[in-house]
Amino acid sequence: MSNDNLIIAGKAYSSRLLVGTGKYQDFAQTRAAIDASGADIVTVAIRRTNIGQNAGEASLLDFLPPSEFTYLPNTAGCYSADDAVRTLRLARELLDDHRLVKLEVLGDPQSLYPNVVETLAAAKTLVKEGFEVMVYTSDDPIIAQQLEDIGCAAIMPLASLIGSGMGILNPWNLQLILERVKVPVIVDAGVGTASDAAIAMELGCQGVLMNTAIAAAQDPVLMASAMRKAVEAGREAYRAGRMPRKFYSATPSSPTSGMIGR
Ligand SMILES: CC(=O)[C@@H](O)[C@H](O)COP(=O)(O)O
Repeated sequence: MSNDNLIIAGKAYSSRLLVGTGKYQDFAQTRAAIDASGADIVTVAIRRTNIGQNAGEASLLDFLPPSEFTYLPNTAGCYSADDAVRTLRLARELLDDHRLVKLEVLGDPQSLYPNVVETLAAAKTLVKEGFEVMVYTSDDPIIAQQLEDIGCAAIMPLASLIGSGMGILNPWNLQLILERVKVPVIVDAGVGTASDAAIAMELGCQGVLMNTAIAAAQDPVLMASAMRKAVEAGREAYRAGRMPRKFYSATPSSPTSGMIGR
């Protein structure tokens, strides 16, 4: 592990790329792409993925053993706080008292935009019940702050709508969230290609969560590898500190002063 780990709820992860496990051709392709991504944390849609609740069917657990990956059960497909809380209680039972979860409460099936009122209500209940809640939300800095105040372990604002691949629509709002929130800020949803992930990291986000950009690429394994590098490059660029932007440069890139013979 490097000395620049992602810390969530007191645990260190070497990869800052978090990936979903849905939308692949089959579990074998899921595994190959996730290996190429280098991700430590993988999300699992509890209502859509067999993790042992459907006996006799292929289980994700066989392809991505929880001994190798940190599972992040999520509430994809939930439209109310009650539904989301129920789903994560089920995940806790299925996964041996697992506490680290991704909360997402959606507003409508067309946009999949987060319903922040229901999200806040669910977050309150889950935190009280001892869950470590990584929460998908809008890019509203005030809501992000409220979710942190409730006790969420990470704030995960969207870049753009889930599955849209539109990239970061409002970098300024992400900046406002980053200024206010102390827990990790992880961009979740809407990443389309590697440069989107690099921009999120260059802004100072602590990680990026994505699914469709990898699973819907023509070559998911190659895209997963590209995303891994983009997240690493973006993080290094952030840590290095970019040069200031100048409309004109008064200094040439190859100064001649000080050269031998001048
Ligand atoms: C994997 C997961 O948790 C999704 O709900 C997430 O929001 C991903 O969005 P994209 O598919 O747009 O990357």
